[in-house]
Amino acid sequence: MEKFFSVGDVDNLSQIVKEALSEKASPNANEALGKHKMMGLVFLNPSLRTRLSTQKAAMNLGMNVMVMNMDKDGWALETRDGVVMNGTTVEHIREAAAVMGEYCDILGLRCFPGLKDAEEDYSEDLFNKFLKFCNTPVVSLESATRHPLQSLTDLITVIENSDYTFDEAKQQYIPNGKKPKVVLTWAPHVKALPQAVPNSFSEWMCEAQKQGLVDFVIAQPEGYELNEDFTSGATLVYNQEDAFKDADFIYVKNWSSYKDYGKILPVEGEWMPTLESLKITNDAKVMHCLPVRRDLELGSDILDSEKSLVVKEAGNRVWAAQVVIKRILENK
Ligand SMILES: NCCC[C@H](NC(=O)CCC(=O)O)C(=O)O
Ligand SMILES: NC(=O)OP(=O)(O)O
Repeated sequence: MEKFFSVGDVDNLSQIVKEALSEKASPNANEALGKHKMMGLVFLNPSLRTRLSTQKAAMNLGMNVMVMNMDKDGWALETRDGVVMNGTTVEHIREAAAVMGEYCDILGLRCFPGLKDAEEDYSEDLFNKFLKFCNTPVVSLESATRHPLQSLTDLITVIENSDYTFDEAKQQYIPNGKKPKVVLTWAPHVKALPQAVPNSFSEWMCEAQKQGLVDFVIAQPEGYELNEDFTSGATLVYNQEDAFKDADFIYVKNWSSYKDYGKILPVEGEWMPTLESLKITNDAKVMHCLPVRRDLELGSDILDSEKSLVVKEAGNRVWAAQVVIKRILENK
């Protein structure tokens, strides 16, 4: 593995989940792998979970870690080519990425979208330039359109909290009984948020569905349909109640409109899940990537109940990061 950017960087989802759960069972088993190696974590936006879990994962593998908050502590970065830098930007990504690559064996990068121009955000220009110029493997810590460490975590969490047997001959998890029904639902928010988390969750769950692991449904209000490149094979519905029937996992997330790019659209009806709205599910567990706005996006009655998996899910971020870093180290 030379980069970790999307579900396309993993072939067998069952295998990577099994490997992650084996890291979870023995966190320090591979601590010799990263000895004298340096992980650099570069943030252009805030983070709690990604910063701490990736740092912990790298340290479990014996690596040293440096964190750079480019948004606060770095020189203002220029990403465009062919401009005379006589304005506010101080350093070009060509030099900045290359220099960080000199210091680090693996780099992680967090770069959110601007949410102004769909074409620009969906080109993943910043992530791609960083990857090109740093000359070392790069792990996405959430980019403009995807959050793969979160989505791998979410798949680990679904499998860990369901009933599967791992078939050694097929190298596949096989559901014991009915496949879990996983529902991604849009929820309200006061700010325009990126589509990265739902896009990514959707592309991982569509692939998991193809590999026979889950049934996948997305519920969203009119106008909030995600880019179709991420939702191929998913069942799309516009009524949350229909989606929740017999669901085993409810994944709650707000996102801004893709069609009316970056906008918050008027929405009819109640979209914030509560314990009452879960009654028609199959005793569903509730997930969210966090941070979550209580009683705006998700009812605190759910968050404070045993139905919520959000803290366990955040705990699993370590094992997703650890299996990805391990695979990159093994490749080097
Ligand atoms: N890394 C996890 C999610 C990050 C981001 N959430 C946020 O920006 C929340 C901000 C707020 O609630 O004000 C998102 O939705 O993509
Ligand atoms: N879920 C997640 O990525 O959290 P942070 O933004 O705090 O890293």
